[in-house]
Amino acid sequence: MSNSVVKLTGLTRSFEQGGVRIDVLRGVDLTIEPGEIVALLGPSGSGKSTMLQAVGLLEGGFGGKIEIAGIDASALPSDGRTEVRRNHLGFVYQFHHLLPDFSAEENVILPQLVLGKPQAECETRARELLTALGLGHRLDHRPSQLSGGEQQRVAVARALANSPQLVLADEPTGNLDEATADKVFDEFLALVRGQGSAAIVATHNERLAGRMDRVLRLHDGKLE
Ligand SMILES: Nc1ncnc2c1ncn2[C@@H]1O[C@H](COP(=O)(O)OP(=O)(O)OP(=O)(O)O)[C@@H](O)[C@H]1O
Repeated sequence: MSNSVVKLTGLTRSFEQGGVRIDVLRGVDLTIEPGEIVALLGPSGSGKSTMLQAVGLLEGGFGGKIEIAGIDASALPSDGRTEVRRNHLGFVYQFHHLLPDFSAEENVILPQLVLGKPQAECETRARELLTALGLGHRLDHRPSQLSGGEQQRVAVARALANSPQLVLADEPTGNLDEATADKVFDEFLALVRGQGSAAIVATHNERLAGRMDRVLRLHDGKLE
C-alpha cells in the first residue's frame, strides 16, 4: 500500500451535451505525497474543477482509479466515500458557501461536531484558527456581516478545522481583489504548511501558483 495522499490512475471523465460527447479528462495520472502543496493550472474549461470533484469524491461518472490516503475510493459505495471525505478532506471554493444563519465560529465548529469531537474541543480549535486568520474579533459575526476577505478566511478555517490530510481549493481567492487575495492566500498557505496538510489548488493565477511546491498543467485532458 502506498502512503501517498492522492493517487490517480487513468482518471477519465466525459460529458454528453446535446448529443455531443466531450472528453474532459482523458487519462490523468497523479501522485501527491503527504504535505505537498500543488497548483493546478489550465485554461478555462480544461477540467480543473472536474478533477477536483473527482478527488473530492463529490460526483460519480469517473473512469480510472482514485485512491485517497491509501483507500481505493473509486470502489466505495456512497456512504464510504462520504466517510473518506469527512475524515481526510477539506474544501475551499471560490465563493465561501458558509451557512448564513450561523456565526463565523459556529461555521468552523460544525464540521468538527460531525466527526463527534467534544463541543469544548471544537470551540477551542475554531477560535484558534479564526484568531490565526485575524478574525478573533469577528467570532460572533454572521457571514453577511463580514467582508469578502473575512468570509473567505472563515471558509479557510472551516476547511482546516479537522486538520485534513488533503485540502482541495478551487480558485480560493478568485473572488477577492488582488491585494486581499494575496494576503488571504499567504495565510492559507501558512496554515496548510503549518499543519502538514497536502493541498491541490486550482487557479488561473500564475503568481499564486509559483508559491506552491509543484505546478501541474491540464492540457488536452491530461497533465503535462
Ligand atoms: N455537468 C456537466 N455537463 C456537461 N458538461 C460539463 C459539466 N461539467 C463540466 N462540463 C464541461 O467540462 C469542461 C471542463 O469544465 P471544468 O469546470 O472542469 O473546467 P475548469 O478548468 O475548472 O474551468 P474554469 O477555469 O473556467 O473554472 C467544460 O467544457 C464544461 O463545459
